[in-house]
Amino acid sequence: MLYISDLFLTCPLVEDRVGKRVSSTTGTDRFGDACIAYGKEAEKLAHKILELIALSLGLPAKRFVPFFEGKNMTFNRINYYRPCPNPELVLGKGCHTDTSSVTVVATNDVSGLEIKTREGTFLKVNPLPGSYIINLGEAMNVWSNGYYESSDHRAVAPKDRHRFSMAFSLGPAPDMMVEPLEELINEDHPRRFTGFKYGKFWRSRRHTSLLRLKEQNIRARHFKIRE
Ligand SMILES: O=C(O)CCC(=O)C(=O)O
Ligand SMILES: [Fe+2]
Repeated sequence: MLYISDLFLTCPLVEDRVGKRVSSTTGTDRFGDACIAYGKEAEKLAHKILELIALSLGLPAKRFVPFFEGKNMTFNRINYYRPCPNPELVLGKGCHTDTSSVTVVATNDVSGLEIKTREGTFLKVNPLPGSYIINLGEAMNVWSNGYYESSDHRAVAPKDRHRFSMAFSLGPAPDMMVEPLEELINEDHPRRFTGFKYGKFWRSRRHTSLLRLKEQNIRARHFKIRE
């Protein structure tokens, strides 16, 4: 299978988040500034979603906030998929899960994102004007002690139009241990995962993405405690 997502750009976000500003990959300063401005707003939305998730789990709304204070691995990625006359022969982006807590995805009006169901089929996610698509990542799978799952998804190639997407991924600090929250562990719902260091997990995953392996080398489920 050939993969054709071409432009894979990590945009500057909030300065000095991971110790540097990655403006060298982004061309003009105006573009960089727009990315930073967008990132700040997307970050607010991501935190709002984390609040709703916390409340849905019976936790205080701000329960996830401390995980993102100071240095963290939040970034914004722009994907570009060029039109392809035979989209069925190629894939834009292979099936994967995000490592993040939540990812806020914005796209132009061309569809392409597909979510994998439990049965293994793919459902098309049609872009709605003025809306965002939210993907849950592996960190949320573990923090929620399995109450929330991370979604497997892929992007298929467009046939006759250009497609852009922007994935804002909210991740904790690299040296943070991601483990199930104590409040979500009890006799009826025992601890489901051991845990992992977020930075190490992210780096291992990055190698897979680059090699475009069929099966991701590292997943939260590899840290599952056998029942
Ligand atoms: O292009 C899309 O809609 C999805 C991109 C994506 O899944 C990602 O960048 O992690
Ligand atoms: Fe993704």
